[in-house]
Amino acid sequence: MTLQLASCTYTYRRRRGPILKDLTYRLPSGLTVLLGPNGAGKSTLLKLAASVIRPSTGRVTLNGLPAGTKKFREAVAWMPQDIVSLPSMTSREYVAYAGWLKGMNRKDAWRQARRALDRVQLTDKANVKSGQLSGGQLRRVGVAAALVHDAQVLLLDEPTAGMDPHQRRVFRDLLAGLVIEGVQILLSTHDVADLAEEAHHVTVLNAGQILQHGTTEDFLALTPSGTVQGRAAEAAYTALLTHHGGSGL
Ligand SMILES: Nc1ncnc2c1ncn2[C@@H]1O[C@H](COP(=O)(O)OP(=O)(O)OP(=O)(O)O)[C@@H](O)[C@H]1O
Repeated sequence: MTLQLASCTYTYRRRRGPILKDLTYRLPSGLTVLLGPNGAGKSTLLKLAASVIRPSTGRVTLNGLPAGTKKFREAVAWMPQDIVSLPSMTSREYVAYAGWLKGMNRKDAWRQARRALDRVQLTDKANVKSGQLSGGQLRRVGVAAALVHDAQVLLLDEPTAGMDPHQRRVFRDLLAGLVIEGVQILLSTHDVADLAEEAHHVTVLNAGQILQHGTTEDFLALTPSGTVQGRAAEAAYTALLTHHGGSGL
């Protein structure tokens, strides 16, 4: 799958300047981590890639198909930063509802919801009301909702925010399993140390422009010499932003 943004500019209404400026980006295979300071435009990039918003100028395509088409929407799933909580729905109802919103019929949505919950290892929570889940479990339900229609590209906006270390581990294993199944993932995070080292690619956005995009090895090569072991990703990120006048961590 080739998800591509070509020369995309995006300006929010009632804002003077564009948030993303003439941005060209092609999502690599595997897991890509999207880093950048607050307000860099990460969520905006993910929303554009998900076809939730349209670029002011430029094009978003998947294998050459324009964003917004049925095929595009079936193949690409987006999980927003703030998952809508529907507390009175069970996890399975929640996921099935997401499938139905994506155009599946009720029967398929209901059947696929169980499969999606299996994939995120929440089978035992299928009949639990989503309002009774922990934040981390709710995010996994969010991923199941994104997977219910067998999306091949997953766009996750800060999915690990607020997770405890164990939930993070479970979540990382989940993502690794999806990558093995061939799902392409773009994930924004502020947890540089937590994820950058197991991603295949790292993209760093600053002030609406791509500062760095390449393999994780390319990214870690930016680590200043003398960095304490285990702090390489954080140090590389800080060095990159400091060099470009960004606001850092
Ligand atoms: N609906 C909106 N209307 C106007 N401005 C917006 C809107 N949404 C976001 N912005 C602005 O666009 C800029 C980029 O926001 P965005 O959410 O894409 O950044 P981000 O990198 O995801 O930030 P964070 O790490 O804080 O989540 C910010 O300055 C933000 O205030």
